[in-house]
Formats: sequence, C-alpha cells, structure tokens
Amino acid sequence: MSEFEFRHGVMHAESISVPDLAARFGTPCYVYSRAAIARNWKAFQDHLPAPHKACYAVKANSNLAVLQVLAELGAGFDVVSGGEIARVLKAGGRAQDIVFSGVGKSEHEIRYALEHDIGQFNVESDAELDRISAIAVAMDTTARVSFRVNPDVDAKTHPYIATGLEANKFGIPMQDALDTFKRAATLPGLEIVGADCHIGSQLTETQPFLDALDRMLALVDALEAIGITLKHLDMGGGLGVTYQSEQPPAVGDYIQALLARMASHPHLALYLEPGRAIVANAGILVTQVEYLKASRTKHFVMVDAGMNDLLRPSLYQAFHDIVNVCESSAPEITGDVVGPVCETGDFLGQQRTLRVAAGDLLAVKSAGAYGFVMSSNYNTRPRPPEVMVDGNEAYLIRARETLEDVWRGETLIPAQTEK
Ligand SMILES: Cc1ncc(COP(=O)(O)O)c(C=O)c1O
Ligand SMILES: N[C@@H](CCCC[NH3+])C(=O)O
Repeated sequence: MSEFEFRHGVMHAESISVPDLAARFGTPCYVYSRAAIARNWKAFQDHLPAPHKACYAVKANSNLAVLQVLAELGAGFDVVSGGEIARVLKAGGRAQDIVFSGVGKSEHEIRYALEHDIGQFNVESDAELDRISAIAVAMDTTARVSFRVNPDVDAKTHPYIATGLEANKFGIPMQDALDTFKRAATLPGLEIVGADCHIGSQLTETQPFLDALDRMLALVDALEAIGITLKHLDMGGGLGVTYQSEQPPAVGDYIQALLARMASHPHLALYLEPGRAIVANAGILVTQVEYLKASRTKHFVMVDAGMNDLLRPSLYQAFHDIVNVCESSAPEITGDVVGPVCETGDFLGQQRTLRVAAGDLLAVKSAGAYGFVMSSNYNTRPRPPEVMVDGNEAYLIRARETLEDVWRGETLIPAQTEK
C-alpha cells in the first residue's frame, strides 16, 4: 500500500493531488504522509511489545512535526547530538525514551543529556566512558550506559553507510568489549544497562543482523559469567527499503527472526533503532521541470531541485524513482534528471525514461529519509519547505527559507575605504 498513488492520472499524497500541493507551497518541496509514517511505525511497535522497544533514529528525518507524530504514538528515540535531544523534547518525546548514540559526544552534550535524565548513553569508547563517569559524579547523578560494540560483520551495503566492520570508526572492538565492561563496573556514576551495535544502513538481508546478534549474545553470556547482567540488547537500525527493486525482509519477519534467536535469553529485551524504514517511503520531493535540453549524445531534464536539496544520488549514487505527477502525452525521452547546481555530479537520476515537458511536475520518490536533513545552502539556494499531509489537510511544517535565512549570522567587515 502506498499513500502516494495515482488517481485519474494524477499523483496524490493521501487525499490531496500533488499539483495542488505544488501550487500552494511552490517547488521544490518535500511532502510527507502522516499515515505512512504512522503505519511504518506501527509495524515495528506491533512486533516489539514491552519490554522490547523501538527508538526512531532521529537523524533520518528530524522535522519537529515528524517527531511529534512519532512521540504521540509512544515512540522511543535514538539521537546522535544534543540538538537532536532538544528536538525530541520540543516535539513532546520523553527523555526516558531517548538513547544517545554517536562517537563524539561533547562534555556539553553529556551534561545536557544528564540534566534531562535521558534513558541511556550508547557509549562508543573508553575515553567517552571516563568522560561520562566524571560528569555524572560531578553532577551527583547516575548515567545509564550501554556499550556500542563493533561486531565486525559485513552488512553488504554501500561502503559509506556500512558501520559494523573493524575498519569503521564506530563502537568498541568486540575483542576489547569484556575489558571495557569490567572497567565500567568499577567506575563511579554509572549503571550498566545494556549493549548495542549498528552494522550499517539500507540492509536488504536478515542474515548480517543475525550474525551480529549471535556475536552479541556470546558477549552477553561472557558478561554473565563474570557477574554483569544486561537488561537489553540494542541491535541498532539499518533495515532497508525498496527504492528500485530491492526486496528487504518484512518488518515482522526481521523482528521475529531476531526474537527467535534471543529466545535462549528470555530476560533480555530487544531494542531497535529504525530510521529509514520509518520515513523513507513516507516522503517525496516535488520538483518542476525548468528546461529540456539535448546535446548530440544526451538528453537533460533540468529541474528546480538539486543536490543541495537531495544529496543521496550524488553522494552514494543512490537510486530514487522519478515520475511525472501527471500522465503526459509528451514524447518519451531517456536522459539525466539534473539540478541547477554548478557541479557535474548534480543529478537526481541518470538515464531515466520519462514523458516530460518544460513546466511539468516530477516526484522524486522515497525521499523522506536522509533527504531534507542532508540538504544545504550550496550555491546560495534557500532550502525547500516541508509539508505534512494528513488525510485532506496539508500543513506547512517548515517554511521555505528566505535569503535572510540563508545568510543569517554573516556580517560584512569595515569597507577598505573606512580604514
Ligand atoms: C547508531 C545508529 N542507529 C540507527 C541508525 C539508523 O539507521 P537506518 O536509518 O538505516 O535505520 C543509524 C544510521 O545508520 C545509526 O548510526
Ligand atoms: N545518509 C545515509 C544513511 C546514513 C546512516 C547514518 N548512520 C543515506 O542516505 O543513506
């Protein structure tokens, strides 16, 4: 089922036609479906009854209204900065339901997290552990900690988004994990509550998750043998979605496979940190065709969205399906869909076959995850608005930036002539 469907030859977002949204909010524009976010979330929630828990990975899409929708559904949150903690709290999420991941937590961020008594820190190094312990003692409080262990498992995904190999910067090497836990048990200001890992993003097979889980369960057993009992095991995020022809496992099958493996450890709760699986297919980027252009060897469809708006195609050669939002009788062409940014790598799609004319509206699909959050002002392009559709209502949940927004904080220096 999709909330972005063609009816009478026109693409709709839930009950509203995409051309109507473009007329109201302009292009380029991100459009999200509340129903799709909720449905994707419930798929996780339904298979993770308490004490198991899903924590939405805020980095995938951190718009306040998106977080609000999830907070209202009782979500937990996985954050990677003090800024993301602040967003979750502002959107109505509960501090106790926050897990704080990330390799470079600053003193300021740790203090802020402790002031709000967040659920737990996912600690990524011995040095970070010492820092958290010292700050907790100074604040006369206790930090609940889990250790992110690097299980050295090949996630079989794009190298830029694989995180669970020894060569990656993330987590504590598996062979050092026992010593780190032992040391943590001797430090003041800490309560050890769990262990975690995250092996990569956009995984389309269950097996790497199971391989990682087996290694983590072996660690849990080794810890129990020395008297350290964990309450939960956080297996991170990473479940992939269909952008083109990928066939990731269904959410229920993936979770059941993990829980079946954990049946031997009934006291252990499973935590997951899905990001992409919640929001990717719940969003599109709407863009208008400015010009058609052809060289002797190639067609170009020049649109008003660029790599500054959606970086994934340029950065990872990621595929996003692109469709004309209205059925068109224009001649079919095969060419690259490119943006206005002065970079050869500024494309949204390559060698796409479309019926398209100047002025048409296109939808770049599956753009709800790692879309707006990775946008920038490169080429002094104001970032696009974000819109949430809910049935037949559409809410502007982030206004299009103005030029004043783009250069806020910049100042001129005294003119040469005034010196
Ligand atoms: C620690 C951690 N948790 C969760 C996620 C979310 O991953 P995904 O969006 O692939 O579910 C990430 C990003 O890869 C991450 O680094
Ligand atoms: N930004 C990446 C995912 C990174 C996940 C962060 N650990 C993407 O668009 O696919």
